[in-house]
Amino acid sequence: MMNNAAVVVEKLRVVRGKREVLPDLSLTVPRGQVVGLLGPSGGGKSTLLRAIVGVQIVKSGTITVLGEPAGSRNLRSRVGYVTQEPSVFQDLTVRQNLAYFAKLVSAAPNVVDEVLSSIDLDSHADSHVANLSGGQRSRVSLGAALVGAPELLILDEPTVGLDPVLRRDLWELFHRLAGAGTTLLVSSHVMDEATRCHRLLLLREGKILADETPNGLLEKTGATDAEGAFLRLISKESAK
Ligand SMILES: Nc1ncnc2c1ncn2[C@@H]1O[C@H](COP(=O)(O)OP(=O)(O)OP(=O)(O)O)[C@@H](O)[C@H]1O
Repeated sequence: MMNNAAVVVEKLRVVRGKREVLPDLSLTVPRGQVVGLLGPSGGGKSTLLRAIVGVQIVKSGTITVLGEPAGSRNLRSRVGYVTQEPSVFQDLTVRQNLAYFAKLVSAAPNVVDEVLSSIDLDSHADSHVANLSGGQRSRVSLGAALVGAPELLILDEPTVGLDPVLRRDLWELFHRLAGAGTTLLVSSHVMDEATRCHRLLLLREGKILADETPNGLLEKTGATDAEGAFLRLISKESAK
């Protein structure tokens, strides 16, 4: 079963500065699913994603990604990571950026046009990134990760600052990618995005409060929405 997982985290401990951000975390991300990593700001979501990508110093524990230790050289082209910081060139056009990243991973030339339409920026293909809106810019960063057709996509708050229509479109894109076999691990602090995931991981103060399907979470807590479920889990946790 573990072999079939995209990510297996076992007893992960991460300390940043003096703070024990992740004291002892274990979890599994199944392949081909959209898994939401949800929880309040500062709970450790970005730290966990960084550890999975292999750019976070960890104290102890193991992380296996697509069958290899996190951060392995072999994983570079197999894992796409999109952070909250813009990671594309401001002084190049959208198309030039995608072409550059496509060349880095030796992707076929037609990939650029495919990705332009996936991220819905065909009409801005020749605009400089510096002249785009925040939401458009973050979609270019996503596009830069998509040109390599990674097996695992790690997205840190990809929908921040997007209007509801764009958010819906982006979630549709995530599901199309998952339908084609890509695994997506998507962080968000917007609880209503929970219902759009196959599975949810609720992370608070470095601990997993729930690892469930959206329906399973509602059944387990008796709440009517993800936000309510989360609040019930928190009060149960603090009553312990
Ligand atoms: N460079 C750093 N040095 C020391 N502590 C840090 C550093 N970066 C983050 N932290 C701490 O680690 C904890 C977890 O931060 P992290 O960014 O993982 O949370 P998050 O759940 O992604 O939050 P957000 O939703 O606000 O991005 C926080 O308490 C934060 O203060």
